[in-house]
Amino acid sequence: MGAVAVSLAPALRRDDYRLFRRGDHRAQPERAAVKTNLIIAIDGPAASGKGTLARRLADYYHLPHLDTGLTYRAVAQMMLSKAWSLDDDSRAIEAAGLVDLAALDREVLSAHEVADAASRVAVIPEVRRILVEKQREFARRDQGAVLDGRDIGTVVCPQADVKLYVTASAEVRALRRLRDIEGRGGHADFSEILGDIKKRDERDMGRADSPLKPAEDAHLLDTSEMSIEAAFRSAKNIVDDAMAGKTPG
Ligand SMILES: Nc1ncnc2c1ncn2[C@@H]1O[C@H](COP(=O)(O)OP(=O)(O)OP(=O)(O)O)[C@@H](O)[C@H]1O
Ligand SMILES: Nc1ccn([C@@H]2O[C@H](COP(=O)(O)O)[C@@H](O)[C@H]2O)c(=O)n1
Repeated sequence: MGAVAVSLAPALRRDDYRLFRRGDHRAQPERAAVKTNLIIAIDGPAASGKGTLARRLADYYHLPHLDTGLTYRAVAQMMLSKAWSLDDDSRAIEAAGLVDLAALDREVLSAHEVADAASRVAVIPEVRRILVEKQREFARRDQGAVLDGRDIGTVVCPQADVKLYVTASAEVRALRRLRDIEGRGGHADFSEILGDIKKRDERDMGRADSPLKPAEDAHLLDTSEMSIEAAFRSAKNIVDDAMAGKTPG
């Protein structure tokens, strides 16, 4: 399969996206069905590569992308910058109400302490309710969307066309994070990063409201031994197969 879809799809505008069928070697993709509201939900633990994959898929299918982790990070960052206690639920709820999806700054929000604080405010049900509503609004766009996070397939977009659960061993994720930091000229300790990743996994998987877990109909993608390119190819095949399954006739 693949050759036709791989070579033609990147040249298509999102609005022109047509479904491909396995083994279709004609020069043009099928025109039987047009999908204008494709929703791809990607979940997984910290540093599993879900954001990287989400951005690649969004680019490939010409879809807008939302990294929902940034919304929780924005709440945390606001709390930290105002020196509000992370245990103050009403302040966190106030901060959640102020989150503007159009103003999320990945650079500012990428700090390590923000990630940890984000996972703390993410346990507050009212914070989640407010942010989930904003995330759903993003997903309601006519052209569809790719969203990545922890509860996209289970809570935010249970109706998503394709759900991926991206994972990798904690050690591999810690190593990727370490390389990330070193690549930006920073220094970090592998065992500290590993400890932080495990702590965050525990908090995200163990919370009562919307814990991180694969949706029942999610496709599991363990990228521990996959390159970014291989992970993208696997994910793209899953999406194309899911789309082909929806082709009428
Ligand atoms: N399959 C892969 N092989 C090697 N490195 C990868 C792979 N996927 C992602 N990476 C790298 O791992 C790091 C973490 O990836 P990414 O930021 O996409 O993870 P994430 O799951 O979105 O993390 P977070 O939950 O913290 O936002 C990045 O440096 C990215 O380039
Ligand atoms: N849908 C989501 C997304 C994120 N969180 C929480 O935010 C933390 C930071 O997320 P990153 O993806 O940027 O690492 C994360 O550890 C979760 O606690 C969430 O609960 N739901």
